Amino acid sequence: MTVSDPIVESVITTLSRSVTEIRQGLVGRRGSANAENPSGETQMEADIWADDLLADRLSSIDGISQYASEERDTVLDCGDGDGYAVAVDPLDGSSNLKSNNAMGTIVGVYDAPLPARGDELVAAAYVLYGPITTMVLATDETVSEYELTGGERRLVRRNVTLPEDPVVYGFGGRVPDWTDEFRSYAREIEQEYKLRYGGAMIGDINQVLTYGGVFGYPGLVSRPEGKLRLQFEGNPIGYIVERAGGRSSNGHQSLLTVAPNADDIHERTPVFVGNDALIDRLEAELAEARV
Ligand SMILES: O=P(O)(O)OC[C@H]1O[C@](O)(COP(=O)(O)O)[C@@H](O)[C@@H]1O
Ligand SMILES: [Mg+2]
Ligand SMILES: [Mg+2]
Repeated sequence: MTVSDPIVESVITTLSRSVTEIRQGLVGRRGSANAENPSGETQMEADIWADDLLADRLSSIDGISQYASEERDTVLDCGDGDGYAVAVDPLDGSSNLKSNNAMGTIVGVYDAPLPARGDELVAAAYVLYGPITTMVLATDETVSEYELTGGERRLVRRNVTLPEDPVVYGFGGRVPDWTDEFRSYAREIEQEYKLRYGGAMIGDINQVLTYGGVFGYPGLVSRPEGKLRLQFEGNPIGYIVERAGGRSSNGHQSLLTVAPNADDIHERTPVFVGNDALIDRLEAELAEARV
């Protein structure tokens, strides 16, 4: 099933055709690159390699004016005037390379220069390198799931929506570093749902999208802004989950309504996504704690 917007279709086709190579390219690139990304995190060889591959291919698509990724300090000007901008997390969960656990790739397509508000997204997709390589794609039309093999994508689910009844939860960060108000919410959720936390956001998000529930990487006592990045992780995943009938939040409002810091494309944000009732409840409890 192709996407009606030809530029988005080109991005998604290019991503689908690159995924087999990325997955195979992880072999032999599991070590540290002895370098840091702009967020100050150690880069794995595969982070840099996947970013170079995607930058090269996505930036050459007609209609793409900017390429940015969590691995690059600055935004790459791709020409094409005021075309779409792509924001990429080339390998999400790269700390799972060493332990050979699930990882992902995240792509957001914004109809605005970066950094942009999440509601400027026209499409967002994530690839999950699991037992099967799959892709979830959200546009303003629908959310679809594909299996990716041999460079092609095969539609396996259309009109993906979050199941009504939540089943799983996953919260990042260390418990002693959670704020009291978040810990109180987490303790309630732990009594009601099953823990599914794998250390790669995309693997955990796919659990929530498949079974229903909530994923969060909260603001921490030591780092109130949390760990995940608004442009490359929060916005695209928030867009996908909201298009699938759920909600996203930074603890106070939809991630897609957060005005980005124009001077910091790598700004971090607390990220919560999942069934709307669970996100509404979190926002209410955090608001009550502030009174
Ligand atoms: O190791 P922690 O603190 O649980 O953090 C895990 C989180 O960090 C991340 O790995 C950050 O993403 P990157 O690997 O792309 O930097 C998320 O995928 C995941 O949700
Ligand atoms: Mg990531
Ligand atoms: Mg990453």
